[in-house]
Amino acid sequence: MGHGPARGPVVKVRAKDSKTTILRIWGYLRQQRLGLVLVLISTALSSALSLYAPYLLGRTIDLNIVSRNASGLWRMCLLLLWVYGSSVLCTWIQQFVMVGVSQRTVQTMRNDLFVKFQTLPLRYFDSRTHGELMSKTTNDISNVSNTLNQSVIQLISSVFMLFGSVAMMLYQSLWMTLVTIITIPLVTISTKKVSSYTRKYFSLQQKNLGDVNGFVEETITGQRVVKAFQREEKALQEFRATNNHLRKVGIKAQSLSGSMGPLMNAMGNLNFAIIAVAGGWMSFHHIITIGTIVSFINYSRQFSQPINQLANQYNMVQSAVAGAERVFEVLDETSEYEPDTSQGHPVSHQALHLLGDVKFQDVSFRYVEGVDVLKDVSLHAKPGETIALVGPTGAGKTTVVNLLTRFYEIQSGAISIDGADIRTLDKRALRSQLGIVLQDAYLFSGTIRENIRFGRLLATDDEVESAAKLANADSFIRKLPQGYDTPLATEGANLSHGQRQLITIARAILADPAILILDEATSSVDTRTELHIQEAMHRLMRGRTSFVIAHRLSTIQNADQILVIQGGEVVERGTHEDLLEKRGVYHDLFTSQFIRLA
Ligand SMILES: Nc1ncnc2c1ncn2[C@@H]1O[C@H](COP(=O)(O)OP(=O)(O)OP(=O)(O)O)[C@@H](O)[C@H]1O
Repeated sequence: MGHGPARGPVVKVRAKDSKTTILRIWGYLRQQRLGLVLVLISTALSSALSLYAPYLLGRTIDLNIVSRNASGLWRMCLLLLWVYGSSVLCTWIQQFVMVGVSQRTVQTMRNDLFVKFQTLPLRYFDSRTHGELMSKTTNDISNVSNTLNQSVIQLISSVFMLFGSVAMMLYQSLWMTLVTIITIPLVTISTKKVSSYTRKYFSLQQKNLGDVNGFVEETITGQRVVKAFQREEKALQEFRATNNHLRKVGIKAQSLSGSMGPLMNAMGNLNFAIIAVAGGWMSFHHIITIGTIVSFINYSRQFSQPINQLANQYNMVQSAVAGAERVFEVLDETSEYEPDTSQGHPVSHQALHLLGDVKFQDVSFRYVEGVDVLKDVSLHAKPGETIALVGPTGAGKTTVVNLLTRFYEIQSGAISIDGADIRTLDKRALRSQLGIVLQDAYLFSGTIRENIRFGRLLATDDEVESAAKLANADSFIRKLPQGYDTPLATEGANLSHGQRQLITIARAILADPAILILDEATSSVDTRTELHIQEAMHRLMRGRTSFVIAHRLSTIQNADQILVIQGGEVVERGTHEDLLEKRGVYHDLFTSQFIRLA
């Protein structure tokens, strides 16, 4: 097995349309105006206090230390303590409020995204990997949340600090201001150089991390296959190589970004030295005081920090905007129906009570342009009839039922139920009348009771249990240590294949649909379970129009009509006896394949 496409947090650093995306993020943020105003006020206050402190320090040195005024010194020290203390408090408030703002914002985004996923047509999921969609709900959204948490405050405070420190420096000395900012171009150029390299390696690191994640996900999901084919060693080798790549790139990225700190320190010290020498000279010539030198040393730090931060934050914001853009792309997809915003309460749709008279008239369909999957398929199922669909693999049997459920829309012809074109029916109302039991019985994590109740959410415990009885599932469920409240592992892995089938049958019985779609399991179960399943299926089918993708002889023999599908066309139709007599495709299929099931 190869390790398919990277499924991890592959960061596309640039957004396509940053402006629109930022405006949309703003749309979410705006819902929390009060929090944002609080953040703005506390950031402004903490910046103002931080800007005032160095000035106060300079004044303390000049008025109290140089002039040896001890009593004034104490007062100034207390004032300084108050200024620093209040600035810390404001910073804490701004962080605290912003965490709430950003978490609420991404909660709403995550919610919108999940609601959207529920309303997107199946076609959307066909062309995307699970990893890609997962990455949107996890990586992309956490990227937005981190950026909102850190960058928004830092951006605001950097702007305040930058302009504030220049103003405070100019207020004290024009010449010293010029001396302080003289090293800035040097700092900016070197940071830019280093960070352009760092970004490249960080991007590579993200991509490699995606490879590692994708590989691990695939190997864990495919554990059975890996073990069955004894590919553990091969998987390990591939993993080692991918992991190795990640280490190499990781070391480069981390050590480059690690060198940024010392470099900045060196620049800062150079700046201090220049200020000290130039300040000392000016103080010697009585142009400025010693206190001013001290306050400039502080301002130089407050001034250069925001410049570096602005550059860093810009990159972070860029990658978050790109993440948000990917989320918005999903939100802009066309839904099958309007999202259910009722927050978990069942929504009433136009009620539909069908008899189950189903007609296909010259239905043609293709999943992708140019490849016809169904060609002019016509059929008529009267209420209560069983239609068996048989044919070789890939013939189009599943596609017939995919169209009836409107998982996909037909391109030509018409499908009607009780005389009404299904395109005119509300999709959810239509699906509420269709019961589906699929071959790969899908169970959710949760208890057995919850899984059966999935068929009708408002069913009582008694109704759930009588559905299970009809489905022949009750006796095995009761033998489990926790009975109906037994929790199921992922996809019901702690049940046998046959047991999973019985639970999905119970689910369909509870839903009580007018029309049934059954995809019979091909995998063999023991004879007793087989009999149980057959009996349950027959009870389920009684009185309902049933479409069965048939693999079992019993279903086929009892079916009112058998449709033999080959290459997307109905090549033969009739009852079992009719078709055997005909000695055509069905006869061949039956004698070669199905006879073994008898
Ligand atoms: N989502 C899809 N996108 C593109 N092509 C698809 C899709 N689903 C099915 N197909 C193609 O349509 C054709 C019919 O598939 P379908 O699943 O209806 O066959 P089937 O008769 O049910 O086969 P099987 O018995 O193996 O389940 C196949 O060639 C398949 O490759």
